[in-house]
Amino acid sequence: MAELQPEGTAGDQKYAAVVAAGAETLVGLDFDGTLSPIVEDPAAARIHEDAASVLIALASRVKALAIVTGRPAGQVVELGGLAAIADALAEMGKELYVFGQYGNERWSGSDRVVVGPPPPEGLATFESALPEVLSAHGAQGAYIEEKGLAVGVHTRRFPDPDGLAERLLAPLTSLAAEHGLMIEPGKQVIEVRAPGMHKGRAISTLVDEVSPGAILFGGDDLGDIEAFEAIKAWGKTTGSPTLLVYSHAGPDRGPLADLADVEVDGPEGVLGLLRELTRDAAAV
Ligand SMILES: O=P(O)(O)OC[C@H]1O[C@H](O[C@H]2O[C@H](CO)[C@@H](O)[C@H](O)[C@H]2O)[C@H](O)[C@@H](O)[C@@H]1O
Repeated sequence: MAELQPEGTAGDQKYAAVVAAGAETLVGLDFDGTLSPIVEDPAAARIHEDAASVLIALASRVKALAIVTGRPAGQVVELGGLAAIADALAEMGKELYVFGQYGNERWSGSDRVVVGPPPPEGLATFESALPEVLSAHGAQGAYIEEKGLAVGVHTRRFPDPDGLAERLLAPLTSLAAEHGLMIEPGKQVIEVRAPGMHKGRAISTLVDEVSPGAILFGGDDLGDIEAFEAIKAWGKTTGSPTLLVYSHAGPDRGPLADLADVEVDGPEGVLGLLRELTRDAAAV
């Protein structure tokens, strides 16, 4: 645990309890910033080159793996090479779950089809009105990520991406509300999507289906807060071990850090922790 916190901290104790739960543990992971290093072009993001081998080895020691992401489920299966990982897990009788678009879409190693709702009413009219609002706030030409059920307005390519994202928050919140939608702020992106779903609900669904004895979840951004909160609440209610891992990349520590039990250095750190868990669980 050298990368984490000094020996004997609450984080170490929580890690040890998850190790002891071993084969009953559900491991949930976010994609961007947690398994995939942050890059300027969202379409250029790829899962870390060591992720497949680490996840496959880990699967032999835990109950199930899940990727819970804001990305469309089909896209993350592609960018993550998740079908091949699911194949390897199936050979050991383990399931890979994918929850995309903050829980609105599902895919699994068993089903291999993306199941999700149609685009929300209001998304098309929101998009028609969007360019005028962007121009009015100096964000004309912002990269718009079309996600099917949502759109992402990315500010990473502007000179002051964080400042611009902050200035766009209020006008995009208002415009989204006018069209029955909500915003989901992230790292130099403001996503606009339907209300009613978040990663915490996806976790509750997973818990109902998997009945884990422990949960480890790793995330890096604001969209992971509800997952962290749902897992904390589940741990408190059931008395089961939980470990919340903050994948820290970039100069700032976001609010997720305050909810986390341990903090690691981006996808490299996440994979390092999962390697340790695999090794330590084997010794139990
Ligand atoms: O829930 P996640 O798996 O973390 O996905 C959240 C959003 O991540 C993506 O955007 C972020 O990563 C991009 C690639 O590294 C980066 O360019 C961008 O600035 C980040 O905000 C993705 O584009 C979104 O669709 C996801 O919802």
